[in-house]
Amino acid sequence: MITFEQVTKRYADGTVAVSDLSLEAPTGRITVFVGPSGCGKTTSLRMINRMIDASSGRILIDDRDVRGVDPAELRRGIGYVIQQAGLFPHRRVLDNIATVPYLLGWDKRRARDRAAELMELVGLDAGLASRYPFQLSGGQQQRVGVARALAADPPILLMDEPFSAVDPVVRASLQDELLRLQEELHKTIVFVTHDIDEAIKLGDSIAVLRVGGRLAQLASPAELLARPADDFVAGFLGRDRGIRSLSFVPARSVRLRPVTTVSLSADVDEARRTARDAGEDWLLAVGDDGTPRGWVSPLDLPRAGTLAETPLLAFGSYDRDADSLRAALDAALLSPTGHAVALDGDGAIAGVATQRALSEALAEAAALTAPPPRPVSPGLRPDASGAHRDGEHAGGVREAPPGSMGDGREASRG
Ligand SMILES: Nc1ncnc2c1ncn2[C@@H]1O[C@H](COP(=O)(O)OP(=O)(O)OP(=O)(O)O)[C@@H](O)[C@H]1O
Repeated sequence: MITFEQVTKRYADGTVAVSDLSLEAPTGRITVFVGPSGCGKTTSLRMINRMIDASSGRILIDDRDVRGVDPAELRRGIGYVIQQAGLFPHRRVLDNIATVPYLLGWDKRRARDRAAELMELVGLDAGLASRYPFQLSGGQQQRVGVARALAADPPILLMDEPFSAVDPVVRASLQDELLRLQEELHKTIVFVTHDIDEAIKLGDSIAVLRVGGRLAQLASPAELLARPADDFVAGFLGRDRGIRSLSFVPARSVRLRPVTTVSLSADVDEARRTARDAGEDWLLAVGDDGTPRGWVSPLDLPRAGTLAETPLLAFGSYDRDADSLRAALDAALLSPTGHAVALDGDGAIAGVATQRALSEALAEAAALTAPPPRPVSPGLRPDASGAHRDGEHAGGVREAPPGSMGDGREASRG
């Protein structure tokens, strides 16, 4: 575990970059430092590996004060990834990745074998090994940066805005890769970003800092969205907090009902009969493998032909075990029936979530996350004009009782 104990950093010109910061970054977890520009994120990160020394307070790694450790030795156990990867331009990819093993005195063969293994781990094609960094895309360079940081298998990884310089699509895939890697490697990661969505996606816990390096809140993503400590945190989290919170509510809570299916190879008369016998307004057309292909309204079917020849209506589906309530809601919105098709882990149809079942699940989720009602004196009773419109975080949120919407981890990070 990495522990900050009342850490302050005052630069030579008097700038207080970090002020009395106390927090813990647990072992094997991703802790994200997030906050506006200049709030001291990078300074805080670099004090862990002693690129910057604290002016006062202590930083401990597993109870060992970093100031008592030789910086070179300290950094051997700490991988470091920065924006735009910071690769050595004159070294080929494989040698960039093998940098630390070379420094540790590994023989060339072993270091290169390790580098090749890491290229595979971070999803880099082996054919890129002999290229120079300028011959790679931004996303590939970042992967090399991550591989290089992992080369000596350090227990700690410090990542400073590592994915900021790439486009949103590449960025999302790098984030997914990091989460996949972390499931395998269980590193203690401290990750700096100014992007709250990235923090929510990646963090097991999130430290929101305000300018001056003061801790505004340390919480799990779900807790942060549900109960921001104050107006600064709420403002930093931005809009749609309620909807975003649903990413942390497992879709398992949604009641399912069976759905009447019809094969794509059925003809339209059979489909009409099936709907009539089942008393259904909608049928779900399925392929030979039983997977959903689209909704069918018996009233809109042509006179003749099979369903395979008939245009089907769009459907939305979600994984009932792995996805969140947000994903289930999204699936319902994508379908003209308003029903979300629930699939099990093998892609087989488990049932459908109707709008009613979804609204029941939403009500349950809201009961877990909503602040308690404030007693309102008769003279202050809010009127119908919306006196409480801005009451979203006017006192109530701060006073909310502890509670949990789930396990604090997004049900599905896809
Ligand atoms: N060497 C330095 N000397 C004086 N002030 C510094 C120095 N390095 C950083 N600062 C100041 O310390 C404060 C915190 O800087 P830091 O880089 O830690 O912030 P940050 O949150 O990482 O910012 P950004 O998101 O913009 O990268 C800023 O006001 C910055 O100007």
